[in-house]
Formats: sequence, structure tokens, C-alpha cells
Amino acid sequence: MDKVFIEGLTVDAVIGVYDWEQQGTQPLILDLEMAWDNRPAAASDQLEYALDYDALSQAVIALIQATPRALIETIAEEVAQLAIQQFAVQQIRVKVAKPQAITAARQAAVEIVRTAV
Ligand SMILES: Nc1nc2c(c(=O)[nH]1)N=C([C@H](O)[C@@H](O)CO)CN2
Repeated sequence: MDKVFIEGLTVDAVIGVYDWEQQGTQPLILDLEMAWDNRPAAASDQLEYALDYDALSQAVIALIQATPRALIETIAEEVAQLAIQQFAVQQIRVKVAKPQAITAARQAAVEIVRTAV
């Protein structure tokens, strides 16, 4: 299957399990890898047959910024379900990285893979 990627999508979010984390925003960095048949879009040169990565990115940003959350796992799951339910993605790999999570590490991250049922 073909793929569509969104890499390094940086979103300022209220995220974290500690009280101080709920007082402000910090960046999350998302990498999305989505199964999509790119042949209809290529054959027609029409956006309507493509997985619109711009529209999907805007929807992901709006979703993340809509409400505070504790865990980056929650973000990953909700982003996967958004792509499947609102953009008809059949399979998605979502990685959510939190660069400010661990002082001594470049970042902490989770990754999930979800398939439409
Ligand atoms: N698996 C996870 N572990 C932790 C998370 C998380 O979202 N998933 N979050 C935290 C804290 O919010 C941390 O990032 C603060 O530095 C701890 N562990």
C-alpha cells in the first residue's frame, strides 16, 4: 500500500500528569504514517482523491489544542481515531514525542499502529 506522511508536526499543547504541566503549554512533535492508495490522485491530479495532509494537519492541531490531557498515549489514540473516522485512513502509525519530558533525554515518545475495522 502507498503511504502519506506528516513528519515533525509541532503542536503546543497542555499535556502532562503533573499540576505544573497543566499551567501552560509545551511542544509535542508528531510523526504520522498513513496507508493510502495514491494512484487515483496521481491519475487525476485532483486533491479530492488524495489524502489531504494539509487538512489532516489542521484537524490534528485543533484536536490537540481543544482540551488539556495527561498522557501522550491519549493524544496518539485520539489522533489515530480522527484519521480513521474523519479521513477514511485504513491504517495509521502515530508517534507522539514530548521533548521536554525528561531533562536528560532528547525526548520521550510513544508510537501506536491502528487499523480501521
Ligand atoms: N508513558 C508515559 N509516561 C509518562 C507520561 C506520559 O505521557 N506517558 N508523562 C509523564 C509526565 O507528564 C512527564 O512528561 C513530566 O516530565 C511521566 N510519564
